[in-house]
Amino acid sequence: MSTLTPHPATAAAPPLHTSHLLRRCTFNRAFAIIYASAIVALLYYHLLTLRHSTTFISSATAATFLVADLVLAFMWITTTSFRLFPTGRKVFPENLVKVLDKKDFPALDIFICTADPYKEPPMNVVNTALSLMAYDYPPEKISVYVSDDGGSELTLFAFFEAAKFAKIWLPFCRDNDIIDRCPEAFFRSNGIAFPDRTKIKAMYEKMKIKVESVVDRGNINSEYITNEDEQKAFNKWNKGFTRHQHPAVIQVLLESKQDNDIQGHPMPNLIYVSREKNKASPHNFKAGALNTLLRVSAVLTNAPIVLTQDCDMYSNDPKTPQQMLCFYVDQSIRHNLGYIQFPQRFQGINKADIYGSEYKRLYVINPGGMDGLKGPCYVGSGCFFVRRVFFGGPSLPELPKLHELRPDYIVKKPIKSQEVFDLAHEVAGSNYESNSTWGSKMGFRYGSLSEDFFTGLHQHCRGWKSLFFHPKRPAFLGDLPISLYDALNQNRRWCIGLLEVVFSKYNPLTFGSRFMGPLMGLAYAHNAFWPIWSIPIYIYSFLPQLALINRVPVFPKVTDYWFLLYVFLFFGAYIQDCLDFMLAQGTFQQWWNDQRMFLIRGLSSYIFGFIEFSIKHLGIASKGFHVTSKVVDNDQSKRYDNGVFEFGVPSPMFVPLATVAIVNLVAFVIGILQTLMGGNVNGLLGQMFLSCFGLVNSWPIYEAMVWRTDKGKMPRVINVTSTSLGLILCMLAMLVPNA
Ligand SMILES: O=c1ccn([C@@H]2O[C@H](COP(=O)(O)OP(=O)(O)O[C@H]3O[C@H](CO)[C@@H](O)[C@H](O)[C@H]3O)[C@@H](O)[C@H]2O)c(=O)[nH]1
Ligand SMILES: [Mn+2]
Repeated sequence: MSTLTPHPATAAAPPLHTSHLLRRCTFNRAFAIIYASAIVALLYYHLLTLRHSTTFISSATAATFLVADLVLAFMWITTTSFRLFPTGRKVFPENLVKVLDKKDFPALDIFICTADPYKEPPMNVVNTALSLMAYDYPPEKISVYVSDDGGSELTLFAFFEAAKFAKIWLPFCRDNDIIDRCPEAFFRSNGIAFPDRTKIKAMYEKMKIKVESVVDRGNINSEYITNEDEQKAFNKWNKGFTRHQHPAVIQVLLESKQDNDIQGHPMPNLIYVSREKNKASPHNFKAGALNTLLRVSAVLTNAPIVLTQDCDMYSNDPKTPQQMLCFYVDQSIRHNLGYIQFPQRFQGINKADIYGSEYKRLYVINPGGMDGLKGPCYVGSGCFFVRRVFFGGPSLPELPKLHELRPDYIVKKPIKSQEVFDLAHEVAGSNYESNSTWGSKMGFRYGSLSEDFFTGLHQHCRGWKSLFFHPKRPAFLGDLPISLYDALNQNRRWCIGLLEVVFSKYNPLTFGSRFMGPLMGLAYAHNAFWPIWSIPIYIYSFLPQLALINRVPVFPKVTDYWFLLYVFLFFGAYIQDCLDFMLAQGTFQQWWNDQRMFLIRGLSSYIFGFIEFSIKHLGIASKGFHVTSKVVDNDQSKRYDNGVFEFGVPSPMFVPLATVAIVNLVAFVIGILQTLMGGNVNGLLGQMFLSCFGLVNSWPIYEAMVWRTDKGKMPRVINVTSTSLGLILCMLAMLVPNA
C-alpha cells in the first residue's frame, strides 16, 4: 500500500473537509414525535373499530386496514432513521497541496463493468473510460480496468481504438482545462471554441463510426486490425468462444511506464479483462466480475483505492478524485473509513422525470441521512473504496492466501511481464474461487442480485464506516431507462436482490441492528423492505374504492374528530416528503411524478419482484441479472422527452396498474352520482377523496388505454384483461351485503 507522507505541519494544516447537521434536523425531530403520537392514536382507533365490528365483513375490513397501517407505520419508522441526523459536507481540495505533494497522491484503480455489447454500446463504455482516464490526477497513478462480462471482441476492438484516441484526448483536456472530459458530452455541448476542437472532433467521429460499424456488422474487418498485438488478441475469439464459455482474456492496452501521449506525458494504464466463463461454475454476475477485477488489479497494480463504475456512468468532473482525497488523507477518520460514495446522478432525464428515475430518496436524500450515522449504503457506482475494506474488518483482517492479492502487497514487476501475465490469468479463472471465501468473507458479496446493497451492509456490520459526498456539480452522470417496462424491470430486479438480503443471515433488522446499531439497522431495513410497500398500496388502491361502490364507509365521518387524524397522517407524510424532495433541488412536478412512480412500483415491480423471489427460492426458475438496456430507440426517446408514458409491451406488470385505474374511475363516478342524487355521503368523503387521488394518478394510464395511437400505448391484451378484471371486482363489490 502506498504510504501517505503528509507534510510535517499537519497539525496546523488547513481543513480539508467539514461536516454539519442540516438545519431541518430540529424540525424533523419535533415532527417525528408528533407524527409518532398520531400513529399511536391511529392504532388505538383501529382497535376500537375492530372491537365494535359486528359482522365478519366489517371485522375483516378493519383488520385489513390495521395490517396496511402497521406496514405504513413500520416504513415510517425506517424513514425516520434518515431524518434525525441529516448531514452535509464541504471539501477544500485547494488545501490538498498544502498537506500532500502531488507525487504522494495514492494510486487509483478504476473498475468499469460492462456485460453486453448490444445493450451497452461499446462506444458508451469507451466514453466512460475516456472521461475517467482524463481525471485531473497524475496519470501514472491511474489504472482503468474494463471488465467485459459479454466476452465480446467488439468491446475489445472499441478499446483498442480508444487507447489510440486517448493519447490525443488527454492532452487536449489538460491543455484546455476542459471540464466535460467525456468526449460525447463535450462535443454535445459545443459552447466555447477550443483550439483544435474541430480536428479532434473529426478524429472522434471517425473512431465512433468505425466502432459502430463493427458493432453493427458483428465482426471486425481485417483491414481494421493494424498490428500483430491486435491480431493476437482477436485470435482468442476462435470457434469455441462464446460469451458463456471462454478462457480469460486480459489485454494491456496502455501501459503507463511505456506509453506516452502525443506530448510525451505518461498515459494511465488501460486494461481489458474478460474473466474466464464456464457454464459449470457460477459467475455471480456483477459481484463476480468485480471480485475478478479486485484480484487482477492486485496482481498488476494493487492501488490502495478502488473506484467502481457502471459502464454508463461517465465522469462529469475531473476534480472528483481530489475531492475524495480530502477525506481519504484525513488520518483522524482513516482507520475505519471503508468507502466514499458519490450520488448516482443521471443525464437525459425529461423535465418532469416521469418515471422518478432520479431516485432522489435512494441516491441523494437517504444517503445524506445515513451520513450522520455510520455512513451511506454502497450503490454500485461512483464509490471509492479503500482496498483494505474487502479483506475483513478494520481490526480483524481476513487475508487471501496468495500474498500478491493482499492489500498491502507492493507490485514491483512490470505489468506486461510473463509472470504477472500468468498470475493475472490464473486469478481470472472461473474455478479460482471454488472453496475460497471470495464472495462471502472477501471482496464483493454474493447471494443477492443487489450485490451493492449487500456488500455495503456487510462492511458496515464488520465495523467499517462510509461517507457520502454530494458535490454541486455531479461527479458522475449515467443513463436511465426511458420506458416504463425497463424502469419497472430494473426495480423488480432490485427487489429480488433486497429480499435475498432480508431472508439471509444478514437481515438488517436482526443481524444489522446488532452490529451497526438500531438506526443503521432501520435505515438498511428501509431499502431491504421496499417490497412490503405493496401491501398498503394494494389495500388502499382497492378496498376503500370497492367499499365506496358498495356504499360502505370505511373511514370516520368528516364531522368526526378521528377524521382529522386521517387528514393529518396523510398530508403530514405527503407534505414532509414533498419538502424533503424539494429541498434536494426537486421541482413540485418531479415530486408528483415521483410519488406516482412509488404507487406504480408498489402495484407492479415490488410485488412481481416478491413473486419472482419466491419462485426462485422454491428452486423453480431464475432469470438472473437482466442488464438494463442503454440503447435508445428514436421514437421512444421522442415520446420520453415529451413526458409521455411508454407502455407498448404486453407485460403482466401493467395489469394491476390498469385494473386500479378502472376501479378508481368506477368508484369515483359512483360516488359523484350518489352525491348528485342527494345521498348521504358524509361517511364516504374520505373514500371519494382517495378514488379521486387514484384517478388523477392514473391519468397517463387512461391516456394509454383509450386515446393514444402511438406504439407506446397500452397493448390490447392488457386493456381487455384489466378492464374485465376491474369490472368484475366492481360487480362483486356491489354484490357483497352491506348491511
Ligand atoms: O453479469 C453482469 C451483470 C451486470 N454487470 C454490470 O453491472 C452494471 C449495472 O447493471 P445495470 O443493468 O445498469 O443495472 P442497474 O439496475 O442500472 O444498476 C444499479 O443496480 C445494480 C444492482 O442491481 C448495481 O450493481 C448498479 O451499480 C446500480 O447502478 C453494468 O455496468 C453492467 O455491465 C456485469 O458486469 N455483469
Ligand atoms: Mn444502470
